[in-house]
Amino acid sequence: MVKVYAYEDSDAIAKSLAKFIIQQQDAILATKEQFTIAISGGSLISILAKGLLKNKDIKWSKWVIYFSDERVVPLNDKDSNFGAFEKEVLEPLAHENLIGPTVVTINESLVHSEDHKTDQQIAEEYEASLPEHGIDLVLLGCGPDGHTCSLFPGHKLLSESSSNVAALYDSPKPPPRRITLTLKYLAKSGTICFVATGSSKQTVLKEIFGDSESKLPSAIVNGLAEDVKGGVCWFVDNSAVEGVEVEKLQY
Ligand SMILES: O=C(O)[C@H](O)[C@@H](O)[C@H](O)[C@H](O)COP(=O)(O)O
Repeated sequence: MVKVYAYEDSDAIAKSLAKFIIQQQDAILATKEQFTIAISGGSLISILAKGLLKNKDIKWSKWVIYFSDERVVPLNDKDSNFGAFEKEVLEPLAHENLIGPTVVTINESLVHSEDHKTDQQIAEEYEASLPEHGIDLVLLGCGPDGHTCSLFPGHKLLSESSSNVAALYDSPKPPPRRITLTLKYLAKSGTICFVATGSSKQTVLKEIFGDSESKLPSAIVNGLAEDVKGGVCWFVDNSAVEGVEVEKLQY
């Protein structure tokens, strides 16, 4: 079953999501040395910054951070997911005077080529750096069109069945060149957690939770709940789920 945790605003989500992440981290670190986590772009990053910075329970030095998707741009570009994460989380964290996480980025030396083969190489190299058996906790966003990672409605990458990471050159959300985890690899995740806020998500969430036949990428990921050991859950604000028929829980 896909669980939906609903809150008044982003501050409340940030606090509860941090509690959820710490619980996942502690459960994993009780069994192995490192906690692997994937982060998406968009609004998620500021919610993470709010909940994780200055939080004494985060064992940053044991974290290995990947990106659920990344835009093929230099790492300091305004469109880079790593760049946004660096600005909002890693730089402030550096002032906290502790050992930081390991962060796995795309190979920046390849982003200037316009050759599709090079993007393919970026995807292959990123795939080679991923844990073979899946990432412990994958944090996802959901676009108003139902996309997640850089998996867009109706896109051919939804049926990619051989790679764990794929390149695309035609993302409808700019910038067009991106790499993304595939559904095949997402299915190996320890736990998947979506974060979605704001009224622009209402319509799509109605379909995702109301239409069991939906082919939207986020709905397909909900359908992985059976494969994913720790399940799939959502952290949302009340305005994203207004009028959506779901049981609203609190974590
Ligand atoms: O890099 C990206 O574009 C993302 O990873 C993308 O999948 C994002 O998570 C959604 O578009 C939701 O973004 P918002 O939360 O900002 O709406």
